[in-house]
Amino acid sequence: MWTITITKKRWKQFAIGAGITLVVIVIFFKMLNLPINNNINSAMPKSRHEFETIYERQQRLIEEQRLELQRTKEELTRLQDDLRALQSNTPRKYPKVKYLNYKNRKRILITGGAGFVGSHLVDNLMLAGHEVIVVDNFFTGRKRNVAHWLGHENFELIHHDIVNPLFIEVDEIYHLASPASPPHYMLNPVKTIKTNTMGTINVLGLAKRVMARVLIASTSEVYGDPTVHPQPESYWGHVNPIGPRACYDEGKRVSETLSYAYAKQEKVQVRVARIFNTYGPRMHMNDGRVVSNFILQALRNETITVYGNGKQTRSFQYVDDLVDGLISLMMSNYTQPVNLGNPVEHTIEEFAFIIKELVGGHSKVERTDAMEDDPQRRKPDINRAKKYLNWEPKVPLKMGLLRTIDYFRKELERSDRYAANSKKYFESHDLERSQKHYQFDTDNG
Ligand SMILES: O=c1ccn([C@@H]2O[C@H](COP(=O)(O)OP(=O)(O)O[C@H]3OC[C@@H](O)[C@H](O)[C@H]3O)[C@@H](O)[C@H]2O)c(=O)[nH]1
Repeated sequence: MWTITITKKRWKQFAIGAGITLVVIVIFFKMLNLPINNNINSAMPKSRHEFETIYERQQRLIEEQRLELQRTKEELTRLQDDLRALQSNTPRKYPKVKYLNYKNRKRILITGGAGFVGSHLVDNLMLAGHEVIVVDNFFTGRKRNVAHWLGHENFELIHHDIVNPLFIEVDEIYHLASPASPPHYMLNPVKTIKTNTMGTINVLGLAKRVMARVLIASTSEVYGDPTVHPQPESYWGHVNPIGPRACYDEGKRVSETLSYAYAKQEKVQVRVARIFNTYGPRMHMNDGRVVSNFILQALRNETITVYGNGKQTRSFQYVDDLVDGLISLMMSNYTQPVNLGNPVEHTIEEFAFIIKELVGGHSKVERTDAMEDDPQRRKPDINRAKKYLNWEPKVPLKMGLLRTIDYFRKELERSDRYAANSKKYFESHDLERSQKHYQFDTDNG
């Protein structure tokens, strides 16, 4: 009895197994689109001709599917374009700006407003409820820095080079236009001098015509390689007038001279900020200054390059502190130059290790050739700013650096993503299409 039970069970298992196998075979042939008869042998091609017919049918099917996929891709691209167009027509969401009545709301021009410092100043003044007009030639500035305000009723962006005159109505002008990073300003020294001389004359001329108050962004570089330490505003500086940095140093010195000449002769209200080394988000990846170089090198695990023996010093302020200082100076009645900087001083070598530690990774710190005429010690005396503006920097170095590292980490991810997407795009057959369009356009002149 027991034996019979086992046999029955086995028989049942065999039947189920056979059933499943049959179903699998049927599905397989269905997938191949072959005729299925009860007799499996009849599904097999019987002749070479029949085999070729089946093969051709399969090829047609594959081709149809490829075309379908291409159509779907095209449809997706079209939908993406539609979405983009819709987004550009839909009112955008802006950061909430304060309401200022007509009496308190000012029209403020910021030359170089799409740059690193300028764009932070734009944010601050926009949020405070003012009307802001940015003028930039986009040599080092980027539309992306102010893109979040495009279309806002209080905001205007003008692509203009300030070496050419500008005729607009404004109440205040922050004149920030000029490359500020040594490799950038040395790239085209003549242009740097023109921007800081002719550009400043145009700005002061505009200020005179419309009776606007103007703040000139000068620099710690007017002290050159200082022989007085720390540097008070009363120090006249130690500048090589024909060295590689002269286009900037002397350019800014003339800019200051012009400001006080216009103040004396034309009664223009001028404010002069001597800006010390500043860092923060929105610095360009190719800025070339020490903060961006060191952070990017550390994030990429590359060698951190210290120019010279690394014993030269700098004092670094976070961009938010600078912007507060600039606005306080513009609002004050104080007319003499004011240093805006953080007096905490570090050697560049120390600074390299601070960044290495904050970023992590396994970069080495190495010394390379020194920069010609590199100022050896720099630290602002900020007593004037404390006394007349009630201003001093608030953001500690580590906090500011962590924010900046976070920004550069995202910038790196963004540029990697961009490179990968662009590679994918140009490898796809869309390239053929865009080339055809291009061909078509050029064929038509
Ligand atoms: O990769 C680098 C870059 C820079 N450095 C050194 O780091 C120090 C700072 O150099 P930066 O290029 O950041 O800036 P600098 O202090 O020379 O000039 C700056 O001064 C104040 C501002 O007005 C300007 O933004 C800029 O001119 C220099 O001693 C430079 O030689 C490095 O050791 N390695």
